[in-house]
Amino acid sequence: MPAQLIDGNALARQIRQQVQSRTAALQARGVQPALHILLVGDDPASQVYTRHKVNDSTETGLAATLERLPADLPEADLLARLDALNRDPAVHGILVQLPLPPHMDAHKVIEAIAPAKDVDGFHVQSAGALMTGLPGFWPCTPHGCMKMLESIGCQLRGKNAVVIGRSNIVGKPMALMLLQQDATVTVCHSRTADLKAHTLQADVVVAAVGKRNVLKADMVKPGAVVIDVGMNRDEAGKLCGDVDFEGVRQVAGWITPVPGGVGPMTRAMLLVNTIEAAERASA
Ligand SMILES: Nc1nc(=O)c2c([nH]1)NC[C@@H]1CN(c3ccc(C(=O)N[C@@H](CCC(=O)O)C(=O)O)cc3)C=[N+]21
Repeated sequence: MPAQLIDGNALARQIRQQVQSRTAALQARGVQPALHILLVGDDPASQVYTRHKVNDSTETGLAATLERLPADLPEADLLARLDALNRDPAVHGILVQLPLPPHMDAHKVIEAIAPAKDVDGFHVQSAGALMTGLPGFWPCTPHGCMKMLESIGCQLRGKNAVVIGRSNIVGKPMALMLLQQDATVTVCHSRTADLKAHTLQADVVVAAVGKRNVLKADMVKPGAVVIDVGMNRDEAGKLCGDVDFEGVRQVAGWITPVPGGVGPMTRAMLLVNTIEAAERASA
């Protein structure tokens, strides 16, 4: 029996409805929740992604501003712009779309965002809050993956979870979130000696590498939950994940599709963080 699909579009729609009612409640108190997106340069994919984020926001009643800045903007000017947005009480969430042009230091730019407005959850203070269990913004992609696990009633306590990938924005925070739910977590990566030996033991696998076919059917324990964070293109130019979907779905118990899986959930969690930021600021 093939795996059941975890429908990211449907779950994201539910989450957007929840955000919409929280937005309405704030508006009734005279607060208009607002997200400010900075897009530096004209990377075509970034233009598409940021347009999606603005549309999602306005659909839920959040005010979203997309500010486009030239690719050759001096880094100091971007930092000054962030300083002004940090001080602006009408702005609750700030997102600097990545990647930034090569002359900018992304770390430095992210650290210039006020942690209270860091709706991406990329600031070192946000990362530290996640690690220690203090309140703070969680990165949208791994948070969306946790919501997907929750939606199927996946009990993580005592389960083996394998995260493939160790990036600061997905792999590492994902491992911490799974650990917080009492899973036994293994983080695998490009230098892992025997990936298959690990994934075959896993009740939950999260693939977040950015490379096709990292996880194949013979690497998956029957009935496992497989979350595919990958966002790649195949030779036909079609969007695909890190998981060999057709193969793995014959073995897994649950699987997320690409597109229509983690991607829409990432965007939904950005809205959740933004309404949360607005609620905290006006509490
Ligand atoms: N500061 C910052 N924050 C980000 O969160 C961020 C970023 N920079 N830079 C780029 C990546 C990429 N990312 C995606 C989110 C959703 C989809 C998504 O919704 N994908 C759809 C398909 C969209 C399509 O058709 O191209 C899906 O999977 O169904 C894709 C990519 C957020 N990122």
